[in-house]
Amino acid sequence: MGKSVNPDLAKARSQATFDPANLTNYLYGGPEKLRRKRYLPAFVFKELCTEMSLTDLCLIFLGLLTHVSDYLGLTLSIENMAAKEYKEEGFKSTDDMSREEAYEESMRRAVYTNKRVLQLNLQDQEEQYYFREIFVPGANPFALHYVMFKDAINTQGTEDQIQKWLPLAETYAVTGTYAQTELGHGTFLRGLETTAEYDVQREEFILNTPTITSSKFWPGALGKTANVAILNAKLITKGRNCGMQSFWVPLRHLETHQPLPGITVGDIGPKFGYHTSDNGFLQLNRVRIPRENMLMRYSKVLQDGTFVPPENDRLVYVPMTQFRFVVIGRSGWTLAKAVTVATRYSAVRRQSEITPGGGEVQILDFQTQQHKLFTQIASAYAMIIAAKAAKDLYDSAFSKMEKGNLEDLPMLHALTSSMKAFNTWEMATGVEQCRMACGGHGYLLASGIPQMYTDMVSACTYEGENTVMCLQAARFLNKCQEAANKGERLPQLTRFLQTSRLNISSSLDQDVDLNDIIAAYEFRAATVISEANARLNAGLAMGKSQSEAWNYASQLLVKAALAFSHWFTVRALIENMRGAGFDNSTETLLLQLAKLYALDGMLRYSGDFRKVG
Ligand SMILES: CCCCC/C=C/C(=O)SCCNC(=O)CCNC(=O)[C@H](O)C(C)(C)COP(=O)(O)OP(=O)(O)OC[C@H]1O[C@@H](n2cnc3c(N)ncnc32)[C@H](O)[C@@H]1OP(=O)(O)O
Ligand SMILES: Cc1cc2nc3c(=O)[nH]c(=O)nc-3n(C[C@H](O)[C@H](O)[C@H](O)COP(=O)(O)OP(=O)(O)OC[C@H]3O[C@@H](n4cnc5c(N)ncnc54)[C@H](O)[C@@H]3O)c2cc1C
Repeated sequence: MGKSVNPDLAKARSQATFDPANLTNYLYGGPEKLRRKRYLPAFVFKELCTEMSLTDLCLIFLGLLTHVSDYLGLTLSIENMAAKEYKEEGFKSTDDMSREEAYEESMRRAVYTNKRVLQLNLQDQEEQYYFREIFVPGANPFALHYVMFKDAINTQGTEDQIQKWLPLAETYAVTGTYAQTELGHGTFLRGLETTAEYDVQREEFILNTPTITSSKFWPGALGKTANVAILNAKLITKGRNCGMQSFWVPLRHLETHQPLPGITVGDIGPKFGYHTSDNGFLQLNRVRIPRENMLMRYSKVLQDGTFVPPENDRLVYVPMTQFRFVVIGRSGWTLAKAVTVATRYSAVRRQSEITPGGGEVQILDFQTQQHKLFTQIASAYAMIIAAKAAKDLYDSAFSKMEKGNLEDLPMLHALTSSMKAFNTWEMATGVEQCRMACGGHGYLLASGIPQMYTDMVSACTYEGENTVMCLQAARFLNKCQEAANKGERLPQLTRFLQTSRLNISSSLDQDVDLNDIIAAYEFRAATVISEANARLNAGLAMGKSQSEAWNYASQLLVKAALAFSHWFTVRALIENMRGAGFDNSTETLLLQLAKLYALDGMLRYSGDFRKVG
């Protein structure tokens, strides 16, 4: 029996001038991917919430037969076991729970989904994410295990180490975290104090957190869940500091889950959000690990303690760069969820009159409400599509890096840093706007929006604090500007610094031309980057040192990175909307949405755009 849909919502949907299925397929990467995305949770919900009748099972298996290779391993006894396991307990909201209870409930669900992912043999990372997100909607205690822990093994480990450790992670024989941040340092990695001193006699590293500020602090899953860490520490061998390296460090006994000798570990306490993630602290008191536990894909320590440096000492940062891409995409999807809730609510909420005596209207009829929501719908599309465009660039650069060609690493670092800052800040503002658009009911946890905000807003901090990430991107942009000033050849992504001109053909009384919009954002970015460079050089001309001049220009440098990201996003949105092969009505609508996004951006940053004419 289908659920009855609110008549106002049904009416609003019936007025669509396009087929939503076209858009949904596009956003999820095609009908097949969408089908699987919808199938997996439905499949498991079926086993959770209803008696598995034979007919049901046949239908499910008939449906699944199209993926027979994926599911044949499934056996009925597993279904019954899983259904039994959940039927009694079912799903409980964590909103009314204590932190301990909420963590336990999330852990219960996460362990369940981990088992099911293995039983269903779900290999695709995206499908795994969809599947888990349904069952563990908040912060998943295994989040670090799924992404950064496994990514660090894959990108920093040798082939032998990957062969040895990855199967342990894939089968949950170990549960991992990525422990880098310390109480005293999160941003400034060269300031990390944890040491890994090589003992050549015993061919071991001695790990130590010598001061209270060197305690590892913040890593997810460190508080309770993880029994192994990929831990970043300052390598000292033959009396020399060889910089930050990564190590496989057992933390807790695999059977008893008790901390191992020399390990003091625990939870850092309540947070603004992420209540079901056990972020923790770790102190190491001269803990010994074998030499083989250093991840040696790029840098090595030989038996005699000789340090073999990496070809590029930034390669140890690759796990962060990789996860920044994940954050860029998730920001768009988080805003998409929030604006979906707010838009549906605005279709069913009737409040106040437009025409006196005309009766209360759907709040979606107020232009102010439309502005609040439509700009966020446009922003969600822009962020999701820009994230896809950035990922395409990443994939092509990463495949070159895997063959040893590191030329794109600086561009990749700049793109991930600036887009991670831009998307998370835009998402934070947008989700909060959606919450407020729902009035008091948006302030209820039951609306779902507050948790989206309190969980995801931390992405403005983790994986590189946003301001710092903008300054990192500005290093690259400023270098490109200097090269442009000398007429040198630039990387493809920043060639606009040399070519951008303001020859806008649109006039204010015409419908604006999309190419003019891209040109305007390109020219604005080029102008802001050039201004930041000029401010830096003015600082130098005043006799400031390079670092003092950098600090003197830093506000403009941050702006330059954000203007660059804004241009990248607008260009990706328009070019992808034009090239996606939609039917006319859908394409017309999407290009309208792209214009709304771009023109709203010009209004919000009208100072920049007025200044560049
Ligand atoms: C489900 C979600 C759970 C949440 C999970 C969260 C996990 C975490 O938060 S993990 C911890 C994340 N921490 C960070 O991101 C730390 C941020 N800080 C840094 O990355 C670095 O300290 C720095 C980049 C801000 C500064 O590093 P530093 O060594 O001081 O480098 P310089 O600024 O002097 O630049 C040197 C040179 O290296 C280039 N570079 C820096 N980082 C990278 C990188 N990741 N990839 C490639 N290249 C990098 C930088 O561009 C400079 O190059 P040049 O300009 O050519 O000199
Ligand atoms: C929910 C959450 C989960 C996390 N999970 C993990 C994890 O799993 N593993 C892990 O290792 N870490 C984790 N972290 C830690 C996170 O990576 C750090 O908090 C982050 O890198 C910022 O560092 P910090 O906290 O030291 O802030 P700081 O760098 O001290 O920032 C404080 C202020 O100083 C400013 N600032 C700092 N440096 C500069 C500069 N050079 N120029 C201008 N301004 C500057 C910043 O802009 C900011 O305004 C997590 C954090 C959170 C909130």
